[in-house]
Amino acid sequence: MAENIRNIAVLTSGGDAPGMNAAIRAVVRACSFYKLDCTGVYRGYQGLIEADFEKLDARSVRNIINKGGTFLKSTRSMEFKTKKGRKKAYDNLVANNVDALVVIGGDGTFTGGQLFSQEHNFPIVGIPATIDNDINGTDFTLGYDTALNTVVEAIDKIRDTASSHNRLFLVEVMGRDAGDIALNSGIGAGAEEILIPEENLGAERLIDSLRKSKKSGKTSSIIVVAEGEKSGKNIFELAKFIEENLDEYEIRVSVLGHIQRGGSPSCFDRVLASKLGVGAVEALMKGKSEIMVGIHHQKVVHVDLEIAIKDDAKIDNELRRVADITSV
Ligand SMILES: Nc1ncnc2c1ncn2[C@@H]1O[C@H](COP(=O)(O)OP(=O)(O)OP(=O)(O)O)[C@@H](O)[C@H]1O
Ligand SMILES: O=P(O)(O)OC[C@H]1O[C@](O)(CO)[C@@H](O)[C@@H]1O
Ligand SMILES: [Mg+2]
Repeated sequence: MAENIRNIAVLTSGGDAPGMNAAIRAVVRACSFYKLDCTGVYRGYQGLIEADFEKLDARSVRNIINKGGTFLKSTRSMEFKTKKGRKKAYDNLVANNVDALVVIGGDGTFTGGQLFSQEHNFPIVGIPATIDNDINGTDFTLGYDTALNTVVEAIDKIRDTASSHNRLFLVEVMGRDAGDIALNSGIGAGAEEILIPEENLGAERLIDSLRKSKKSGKTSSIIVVAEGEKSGKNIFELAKFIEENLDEYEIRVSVLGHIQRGGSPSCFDRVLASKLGVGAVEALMKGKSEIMVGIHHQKVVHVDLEIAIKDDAKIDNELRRVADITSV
């Protein structure tokens, strides 16, 4: 047991994700269970720089397990990207007798956390939370399951109107660099085509494929497009391109946007958040640092932050195969 860890701070950073509140709750309750102090940091790394702190106890986190967003708020802090900003953050933590930090966020949050830990020899553990699911070494990130369900529910509704009017719908989902939401929601909602950032199959191929589907008897179609898709056209340009090259369909575009980041977390995300929150506190108590607590085969695992943030996004070929077979 690391005797020097008596006060753990917790913050949320980067894009918010459903399940962040449940993770904060688990961190606070684990601190309380192990008789440690817990300090909440508002507004992510910016709050660390501005000492926007509040002591949290088990009762401070009541009635939040079911709430979307993050009650600690989140920011994308430019100042934390500077050495000076990180030094201010360190000074504030020391002045408030904080011994370790749990950061809940995505790859950027982990990159900043690792840098901070190395510069100031300060214990840090990360909890992966982003709807993008783009973190290495964990089967799932917090918020991803909820976001997927939100997207599938939305596309189901779009399908009703698409099929009533025999229309082709292009539906944009989030994922600047990662196609996990697009690929999985596309399969789950029965999309005809799924365009993701990890591969560029070309707009011409899309026209061919849509023509074939029309010939095979399809009267309406849904194409799921990840926002970071690589055809070089935005979704409206893509719609125009299809319109110019294919007369068979009337086309509409629907951009789902930030509804994907909100809403009450699914049970899966609440349980995951609870496991990872407890796991993060226990890891710090064991003297761990510069690691992420992730989930693999339902067990909490420790992954070096260095590995967690490695950008080697690959598509799941099996999912792509299933998508192609089930959309014939
Ligand atoms: N290279 C870096 N050095 C220092 N801090 C960084 C660095 N990259 C990111 N950060 C800090 O982490 C914050 C969150 O990063 P980012 O905005 O990339 O979101 P994220 O954690 O990747 O989440 P998501 O991609 O899901 O929105 C940044 O605003 C910044 O304060
Ligand atoms: O908060 P912002 O700047 O709108 O970020 C949008 C981005 O954040 C994410 O939702 C991840 O949190 C990406 O999928 C999306 O590209
Ligand atoms: Mg990110």
